[in-house]
Amino acid sequence: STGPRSRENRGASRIPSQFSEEERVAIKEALKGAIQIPTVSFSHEESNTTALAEFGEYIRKAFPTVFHSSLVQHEVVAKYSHLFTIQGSDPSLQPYMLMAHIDVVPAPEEGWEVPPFSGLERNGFIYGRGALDNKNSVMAILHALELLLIRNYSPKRSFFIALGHDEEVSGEKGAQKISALLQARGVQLAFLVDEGSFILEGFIPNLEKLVAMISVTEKGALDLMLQVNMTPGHSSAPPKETSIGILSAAVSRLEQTPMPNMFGGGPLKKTMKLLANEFSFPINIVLRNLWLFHPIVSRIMERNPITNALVRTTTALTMFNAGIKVNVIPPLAQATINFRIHPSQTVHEVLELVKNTVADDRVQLHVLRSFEPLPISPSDDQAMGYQLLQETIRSVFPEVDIVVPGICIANTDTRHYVNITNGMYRFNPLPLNPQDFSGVHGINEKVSVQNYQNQVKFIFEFIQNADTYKEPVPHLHEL
Ligand SMILES: CCCCCCCC/C=C\CCCCCCCC(=O)NCC(=O)O
Ligand SMILES: [Zn+2]
Ligand SMILES: [Zn+2]
Repeated sequence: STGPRSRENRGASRIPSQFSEEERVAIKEALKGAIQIPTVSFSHEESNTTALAEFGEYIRKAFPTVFHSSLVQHEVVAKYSHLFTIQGSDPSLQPYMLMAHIDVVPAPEEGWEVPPFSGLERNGFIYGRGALDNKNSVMAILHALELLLIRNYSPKRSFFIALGHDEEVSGEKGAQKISALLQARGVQLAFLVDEGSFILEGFIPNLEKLVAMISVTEKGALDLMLQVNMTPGHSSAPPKETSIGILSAAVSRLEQTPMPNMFGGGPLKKTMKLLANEFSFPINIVLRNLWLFHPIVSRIMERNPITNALVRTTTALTMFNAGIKVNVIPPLAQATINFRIHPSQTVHEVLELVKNTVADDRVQLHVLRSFEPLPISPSDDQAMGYQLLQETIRSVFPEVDIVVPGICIANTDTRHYVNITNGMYRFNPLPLNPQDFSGVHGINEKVSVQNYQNQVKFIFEFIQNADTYKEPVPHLHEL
C-alpha cells in the first residue's frame, strides 16, 4: 500500500509511549500549575504581562530537559512568545511546526464550581481557564518533547514549536512576529498543527460515533462598528427618532437577516461524503445524494448554532454603547458586530450584504478589523500533515470511527503563517462534547486527566511518526 502506513524502518528506534506512574502524575500537575498563572488577554491594549512573564519562568522549571538539550534552541519573541527549534539529524527533510497559545480569555468567578485559576482536580477533571483553550496544548507539546528527550530521542526531521501570547486578541504581537522571524530565515514548513478542532462527540444529530475533525480551513472575520450621530437636546421634547432607535433598528435588521446559507461547496462536501458512510439508512442515502437532498440537509444544519456556523457567515452583535444621561437625547450610538466569514465568501461580499440590509445613510459603517477566510489545505493521500494526523489518531484513539476534514468556526494563530506553508491543520487530540465546548470561553472549562494524558501520548507518537513518514508513491495511471 501507499501512504504513511507503509513504513519499513519503523520499530527499531521507536520509543513506546508508556509513562510511569510518577510521570503521569507530573504530567497532570504541570498542567495545573500552568492554569494557575492568569495569562489573560483583556483587549488588544491590555494583557496580564506579569503573568505572561511568570509563565516563561514556569516552563523553564517544568521542562528542564527541553531547556538544556543541545538539540533545542529556545528564543523569546516579542517579550512573551516562545519559539523552539528542534534540530533534526536529516536536513533534507522539510520541517514542520506544532503550535499553541499561552494567553487565555478573562474568567469572572461567577458560576464556576472552583475558582477559574485554581487548576483544581475534581472527579478526574482538571478545572480552569485554559484547560481546553489552550494551555492543554502548550503543556502537552512541551511535556511530550521533555519525555522524548529524557529517553534520548533525537529527531530526524527538524520541527518548531511556536507558542503565541496574544492569540485571543489577534496574534499580531506574538504569532505574527514569530512568523516574520521564520520568514526572514527563509523557513518553509511542510505543515503546521494548531488548535481549532477536536474528536467530536454528540455534535452531529443522529450520530453516536466519534468523529475526529481536522480543520483544513478557517473562517474569515469582520469586526464592524456601526455608528449614528444626532444632535443632542432636551429629552422632554425628543425627535421622532434618536440615534439609539436608528441604530437598534439597523442592528436588529442585520440579526433578523442571516447571511446566505453557503452549504454545498467548499470542504464540507468531502466531509459529508465521508460522514455518509457512518449513518444507517435512510440518512446515509440522503448524505450521498446531496444533489437531491441539499435543501433539506442545509435547513437541518441551520437549526443548531454550531452546525449553522458551518454553513454561513455568522452575525454576532457583541457590543452596544449609547447615551450619556437619562434626560439628554443621545448624541452618539455605537454597536459592534463580529462576523465570522464562511470560506465561500469574502470580506467585500459580506460588507455589500450589510450595506443592503442596513439601507440607511444615517448609519455609518467603520471596519475595525477584517481578514479573509483561510485557504483550504490539502487532505488527500499526498498531504503529509493530514495523513500523519490521521495515522496518529487511528493508533492512539482506536475508538475513533472516522477522520474527516472540516472548517474551524473560530479563529486561530494559523493565519499568520499563511506565507510559509500550505498545510495548515487545526486539531486538538481530545474528545469534546457540546457540554465541554460550552466551557471554552465560558464557565467550568475543564479537561479530564485521562484525556489530557492521552494528548501528551498523541504528541509523543506524532513526533515519532513525522520522523518515519514515507512519501507515498504516486498512483500510476494507464496511458
Ligand atoms: C457536521 C459536523 C459538525 C461539526 C461541529 C463542529 C464543532 C466545533 C467544535 C469545536 C470548535 C472549537 C474551536 C476552538 C478554537 C478556539 C479558538 C479561539 O477561541 N480563537 C479566538 C476567536 O476565534 O475569537
Ligand atoms: Zn485558543
Ligand atoms: Zn479562545
